[in-house]
Amino acid sequence: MATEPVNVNEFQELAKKILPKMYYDFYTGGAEDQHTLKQNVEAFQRILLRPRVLVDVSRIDMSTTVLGFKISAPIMIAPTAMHQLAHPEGEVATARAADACNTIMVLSFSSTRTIEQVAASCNAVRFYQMIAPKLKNLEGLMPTEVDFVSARKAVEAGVAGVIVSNHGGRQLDFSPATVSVLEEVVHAVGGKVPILFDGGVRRGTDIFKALALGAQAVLVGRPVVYGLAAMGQNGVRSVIEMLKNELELTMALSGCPTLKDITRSHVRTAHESFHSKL
Ligand SMILES: Cc1cc2nc3c(=O)[nH]c(=O)nc-3n(C[C@H](O)[C@H](O)[C@H](O)COP(=O)(O)O)c2cc1C
Repeated sequence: MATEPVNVNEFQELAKKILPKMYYDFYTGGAEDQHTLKQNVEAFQRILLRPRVLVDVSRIDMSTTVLGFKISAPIMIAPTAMHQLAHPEGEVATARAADACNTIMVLSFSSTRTIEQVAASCNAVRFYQMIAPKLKNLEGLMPTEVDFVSARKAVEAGVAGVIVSNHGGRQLDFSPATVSVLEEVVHAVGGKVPILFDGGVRRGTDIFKALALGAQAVLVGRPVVYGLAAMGQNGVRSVIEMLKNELELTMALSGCPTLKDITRSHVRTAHESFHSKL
């Protein structure tokens, strides 16, 4: 690997070299046999892209609005605990990098207060304050246990939005990979609230696939922590910028100048590939 990482996975290699093993294992690991953890990444690799030609892609617009908050690309930062183990500036550095990239860091409740104290004007806090009045329960943005029944319940309970998530494979091992159930959640929610997605996003193509299956934006967990561990605020910024650049390229090569142009027909799932061979 060159000294400067050129993709998100190379930040993981750097973080592995820098962090004490115990901390690295804490961030990287998943529940039990880590089946779900691995599947979150591998399920993306089974989805193929179907590019379109003869489309003017000289200008690519990746901007979107999530729950009233305008961001430059559909890439947000997931709540992952204890950033100070990765870097002395911890979550504050992450929040500042989010601001610099014009995106949102979604706060876990434990980190809300820390960030409010030190970086009160950052997007993370503004986003939290913006969605807080909409909340009927404390989760607000409810991580659904990758299941459409839970998603329906969450919407009935009045959540502001749903995050299709299995907590990065850290809770129930052998729960399905998030991207493999995204579409069923999208159908169950039926457009009533925005759907966000996380789990295994490591490439711009992954983001494109999640959007094609109905997510409004994705959240990125571990890669941000690896960026933070490797290079502090600049590392987080690089991780987000790399994903943005990769998404931009994917959109251009797929014939999608805006996010609205990314449709279900731009992807072929493993299931569809199997049926096409019958
Ligand atoms: C070290 C670590 C700590 C986490 N802590 C929280 C948390 O406090 N609250 C929460 O909602 N999710 C938490 N998560 C889950 C993330 O928000 C997110 O769902 C997951 O990291 C996304 O998968 P990815 O790491 O493959 O991007 C944590 C994840 C990791 C890796």
